[in-house]
Amino acid sequence: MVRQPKVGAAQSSPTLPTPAQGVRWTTPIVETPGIVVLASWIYRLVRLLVLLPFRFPVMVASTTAVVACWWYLSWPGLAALAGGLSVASLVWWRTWPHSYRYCVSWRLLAWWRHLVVYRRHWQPVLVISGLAESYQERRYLPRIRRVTCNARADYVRVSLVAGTAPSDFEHRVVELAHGFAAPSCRVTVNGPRAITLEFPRHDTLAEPLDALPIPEAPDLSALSVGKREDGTPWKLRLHGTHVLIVGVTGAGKGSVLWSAIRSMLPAIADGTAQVWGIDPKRMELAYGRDLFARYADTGESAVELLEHAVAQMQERAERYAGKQRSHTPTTADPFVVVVLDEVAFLTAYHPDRDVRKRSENAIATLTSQGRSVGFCVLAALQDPRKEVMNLRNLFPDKIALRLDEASQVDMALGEGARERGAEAHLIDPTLPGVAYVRLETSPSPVRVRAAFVSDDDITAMAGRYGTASSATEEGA
Ligand SMILES: Nc1ncnc2c1ncn2[C@@H]1O[C@H](COP(=O)(O)OP(=O)(O)OP(=O)(O)O)[C@@H](O)[C@H]1O
Repeated sequence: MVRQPKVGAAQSSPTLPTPAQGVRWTTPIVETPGIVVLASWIYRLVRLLVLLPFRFPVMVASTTAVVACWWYLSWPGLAALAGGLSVASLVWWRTWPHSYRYCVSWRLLAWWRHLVVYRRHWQPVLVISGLAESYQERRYLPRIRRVTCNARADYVRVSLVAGTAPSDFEHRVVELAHGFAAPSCRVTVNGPRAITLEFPRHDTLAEPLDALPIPEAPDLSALSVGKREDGTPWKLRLHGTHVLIVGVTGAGKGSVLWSAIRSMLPAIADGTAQVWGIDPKRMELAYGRDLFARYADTGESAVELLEHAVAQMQERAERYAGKQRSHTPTTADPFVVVVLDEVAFLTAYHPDRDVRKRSENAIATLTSQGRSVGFCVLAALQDPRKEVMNLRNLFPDKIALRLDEASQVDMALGEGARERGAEAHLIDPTLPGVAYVRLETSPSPVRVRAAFVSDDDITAMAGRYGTASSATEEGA
């Protein structure tokens, strides 16, 4: 008699051979005795009580003081304590506002934001943004270690789940910023499995920045051109690199160009630096024409200027060959910055094919060979597409001001920039001069704002430093 298989039982055909099975080892399940569980809970409770005064000394001291006052002096004692504390705080706040802010205000704010913003929304935000990990049906979340605040931002120190990387967070900065209702989010790596998430509480770049003071001794490797989102100065390196500034019309490309030139003025005046300007629009650089050792505003003259720069660069390289490997700016061999406004005019839009070809060759030669002999190309561009500018990879440093499309962000700043939070396509049109840059020290883009150099500032700059540069032009 054929037996019917039970419902739900594994079925096998009697005519097929049973597949070979290896031996499977599984971890035995051992039930923990109740006394062990109880002992472990008691141990944790005792450890918490012992460590509490060391971990939270202020909180434990205040609670003890409140309870002691109430116990020994009842309500009048509590009222006296509250009054005394209020007077002491008031005196401290009025006399040493800085230390009061540091010791009381920011700590209270950090405690409040830890509780109400980060701890409350941590799990949903991390799970939905894909930063929670699962292993053997258990969910693991990165842990908040500490929240601190200053006048500008909240800093959330986080321990990562083992097996994850800081880049997982760097790729989710947009989700994190929106999740915790912050204008942006920045990730800093502190060490193994330890990162800090920085959430600004308001936009520190909302106010325009006036032209910065002219430095006495400019550092050509770190010219102050504006402010970073964290309030520190934005320093732009020109010596030893080439910089491409990308942004739609009205994004503020001119403010970056002019802030860089302004920071170099003493070097231009003493002849250790020269600026050569190419201004096809005749609007941007014409204002400070006297500052330029060479100046061109037509296709033909621009190509000649570029080819002249290439010839000088090659002559310098020939002299340096076998003798020196880097350039030090001197009056004999000044640092030369070729400022190219709207570079696409020469590489894509000029009607003469010969001009386009020669310009492209000259820019490619300057950008590929000029760094070590003291030549830098500082170019501005509206449209970063390859058809318009196929030399953009020859510029090691790039600045993305407001852009038209999300796809242009990676074209301007390099692969992965948008994923790491460079939302240049979302920059508010009412904030010209705001940009994203990638600094050498970190792959995460940093939000910055260039100082605005007005027409009056440029006129004053040309009036004061213009004569010195004309003298250098004769030598060039
Ligand atoms: N850093 C800045 N801070 C405040 N306002 C700025 C800044 N930069 C530019 N602006 C304002 O935006 C206007 C347009 O700036 P700018 O001409 O530099 O843009 P652009 O990108 O060079 O445009 P285009 O490509 O058309 O020349 C300026 O006239 C000025 O009013």
